Amino acid sequence: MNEQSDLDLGLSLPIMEHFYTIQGEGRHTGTSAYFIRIGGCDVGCHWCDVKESWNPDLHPVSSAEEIAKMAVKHSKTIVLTGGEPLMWNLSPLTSILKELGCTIHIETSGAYPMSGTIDWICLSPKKNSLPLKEIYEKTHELKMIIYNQHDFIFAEEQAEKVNNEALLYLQPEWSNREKMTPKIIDYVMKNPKWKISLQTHKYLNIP
Ligand SMILES: C[S@@+](CC[C@H](N)C(=O)[O-])C[C@H]1O[C@@H](n2cnc3c(N)ncnc32)[C@H](O)[C@@H]1O
Ligand SMILES: Nc1nc2[nH]cc(C(=O)O)c2c(=O)[nH]1
Ligand code: SF4
Ligand SMILES: [Mg+2]
Repeated sequence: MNEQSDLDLGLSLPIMEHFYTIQGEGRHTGTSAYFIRIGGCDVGCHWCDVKESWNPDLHPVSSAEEIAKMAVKHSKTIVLTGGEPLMWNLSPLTSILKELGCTIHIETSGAYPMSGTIDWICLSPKKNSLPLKEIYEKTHELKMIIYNQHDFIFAEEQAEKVNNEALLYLQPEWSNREKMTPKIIDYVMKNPKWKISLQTHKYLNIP
């Protein structure tokens, strides 16, 4: 089979980078995990901290089996991120990872259909390209990025859509953190259903 059909089937994926680190954000902050960053995203957040991931053609293609075998050498907790990982069919990769005994987390905007077997869904909705309806029911944590004042309104709108069990996080957009972090602290104290999430890996200078 050719490379394009393997990509279409999710038998291979464009991998921007993969690394063993500590989850820096959200509910699993502080937990060691192997990150697989899949290239390709067309959501276009102006403050995205991995714009290099956007063009999938710039990233080498690896087979799902190769990626999975390499990842489990380091950790049984895997974080799939990107780019937008749901642009790809994640069934082959996640089924191999599950056979190898892994717990699989995903970081997603929810703008593309769910695929694969995922144990923990971190949904981070974007105004440019709203999540598809199906993901709100399945979300474990909602992580809203706060860049400006209007983002608090958007966060509340998205919180209305997720299931009642979902944990709710507000995370300062990194370049505007000095301005927005105090506002988030104030907001969380007034609205205790929310928690603050910081990009702790950036403070720790780790990947
Ligand atoms: C780079 S994205 C990749 C996964 C997916 N495309 C998404 O946006 O959820 C990983 C996480 O980083 C967040 N993020 C991206 N740029 C950020 C920034 N400048 N400041 C804070 N969080 C950011 C995203 O909202 C998402 O929760
Ligand atoms: N340490 C660490 N934690 C993270 N949590 C989400 C990340 C991501 O870019 O998806 C990320 C990341 O890039 N590094
Ligand atoms: S959806 Fe995620 S990867 Fe895509 S531009 Fe936005 S933050 Fe970056
Ligand atoms: Mg990141």
